[in-house]
Amino acid sequence: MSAGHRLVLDDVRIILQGNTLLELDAEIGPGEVYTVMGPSGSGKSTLLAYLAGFLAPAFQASGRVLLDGHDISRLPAERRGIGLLFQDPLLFPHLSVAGNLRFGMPRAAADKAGRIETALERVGLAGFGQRDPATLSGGQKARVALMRLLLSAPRAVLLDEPFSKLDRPLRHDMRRLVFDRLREAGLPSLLVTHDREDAEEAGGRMIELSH
Ligand SMILES: Nc1ncnc2c1ncn2[C@@H]1O[C@H](COP(=O)(O)OP(=O)(O)OP(=O)(O)O)[C@@H](O)[C@H]1O
Repeated sequence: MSAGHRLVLDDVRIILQGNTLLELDAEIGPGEVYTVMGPSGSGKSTLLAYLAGFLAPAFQASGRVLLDGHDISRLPAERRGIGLLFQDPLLFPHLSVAGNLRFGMPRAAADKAGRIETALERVGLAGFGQRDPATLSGGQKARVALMRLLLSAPRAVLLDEPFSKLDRPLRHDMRRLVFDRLREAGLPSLLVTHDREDAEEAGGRMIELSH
């Protein structure tokens, strides 16, 4: 298990057409899930895009984003070490479940096949490696997406409404699974959601963006 990572948003400000859309200072410790709520248009998706390195050219940003003390705010997206989990699991349809999990694993990772099998066992999908993702239920796809994220060895995670497509009982189980795994991996995470129960279950700090 890793010792954990730390994500710091230091005086981050995002500007759209000369107006400040949002300002944020936050320090997210190892395993903490920090929740961002706020009305439609308040800038939640924009904040995630900024942190991931996909900010649209219409915006300007200032401030620093420190991951384990290094400013990543000017690095290209693929070098930031940030993993993403969306409401749609977005599994690659042309790859098996194992192929999806292998994708994005660090090239040098030892015993890929063994780690994939262990990952599947941990989410109750032992033996599912050769399955076509199209044959999985919504909850099974979500669990594969979670393990694909973790196997890619991120140092921080962004969650964009990750449970909103799941029905209620499944939503409850997935929340617990996701938050437990992120905590266990010592990953600082930023969760965008409209659901107060998500925020409560996340157990970390919460902020509300306003217009
Ligand atoms: N590519 C873009 N170019 C110009 N303006 C944009 C662009 N993307 C978003 N905006 C504007 O930036 C503001 C913030 O949008 P954003 O999508 O971040 O809000 P949000 O809080 O995620 O909303 P929702 O909850 O509806 O997803 C909105 O006023 C939106 O119209």
